Amino acid sequence: MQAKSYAKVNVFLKIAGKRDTYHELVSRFIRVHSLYDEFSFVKTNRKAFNIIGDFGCKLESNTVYKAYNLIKHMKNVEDFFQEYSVKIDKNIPEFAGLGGGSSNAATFLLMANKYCNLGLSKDELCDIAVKIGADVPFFVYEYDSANVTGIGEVVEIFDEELLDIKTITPDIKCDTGKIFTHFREHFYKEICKEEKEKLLNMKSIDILKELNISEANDLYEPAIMAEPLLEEYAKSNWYFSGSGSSFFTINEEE
Ligand SMILES: C[C@@](CO)(OP(=O)(O)O)[C@H](O)COP(=O)(O)OP(=O)(O)OC[C@H]1O[C@@H](n2ccc(N)nc2=O)[C@H](O)[C@@H]1O
Ligand SMILES: Nc1ncnc2c1ncn2[C@@H]1O[C@H](COP(=O)(O)OP(=O)(O)O)[C@@H](O)[C@H]1O
Repeated sequence: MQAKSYAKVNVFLKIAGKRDTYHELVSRFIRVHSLYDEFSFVKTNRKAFNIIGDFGCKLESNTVYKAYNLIKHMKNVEDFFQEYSVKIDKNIPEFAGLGGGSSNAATFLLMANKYCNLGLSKDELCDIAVKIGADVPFFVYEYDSANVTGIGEVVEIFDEELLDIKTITPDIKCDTGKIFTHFREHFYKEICKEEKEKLLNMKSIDILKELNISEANDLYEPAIMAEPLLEEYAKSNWYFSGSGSSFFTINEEE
């Protein structure tokens, strides 16, 4: 009972409008095949739900615990997790814009669905996923590349070749809420319909050839305002993922 829980990067991330205290996104998410947490269910008979691993948060805040609470009333889930613990060997840095916590929640839902025979469809899992976090639905669908809109709940597969992504994560923690506040107060703009249609239909590789780091991600400049030291990492042909702090580039074959 093992699985890989992959990281993601946002090839582009544009804001389309406001929804209550949140912002609607238009984004291309791609999975990073070279960066993943190793996930397994291991027999421990702890008699209580338990996660083994190193996290920067308490059990109650763990996305996997939140996912468990949403499904524990189903079938044999509670009994199963008295017998088995969730073990996560973390490789994806936290607070990094790589979606590690979201990916873990999705992997947990997918594995629980399989090993507890819950019989939930992807759409049913997605209904649970949105309650945990904005990026969880993307990981539930297990697409290598997808257009993601709304707050993150609309996920449409994008058919393209897999890119070889390299990431670096400065030792700077980016607070997503603070970065959105800077965006709203100092940089607010909305993507126009034509630009949205154009980006959603372009291959990731072409988007990255056409746009620079600021053009590709509306949260980059607000992130620099919040964490000025980030700018030292902004090299040519490197891009910014989510609300940071990770940068990424593509290893292109010659
Ligand atoms: C913007 C993305 C793109 O991938 O950034 P990363 O987390 O990957 O860096 C995500 O959708 C982030 O989603 P997530 O990380 O779940 O955000 P949350 O913790 O729910 O949000 C923290 C705070 O950021 C603001 N927020 C978040 C998402 C959003 N679409 N609009 C917002 O305005 C809200 O003020 C919210 O209270
Ligand atoms: N299973 C988990 N793995 C990593 N971070 C988690 C997890 N559960 C909760 N978190 C918390 O989620 C926040 C960061 O989320 P994460 O998805 O790792 O990064 P980001 O949102 O920057 O992409 C941190 O507050 C972290 O402590």
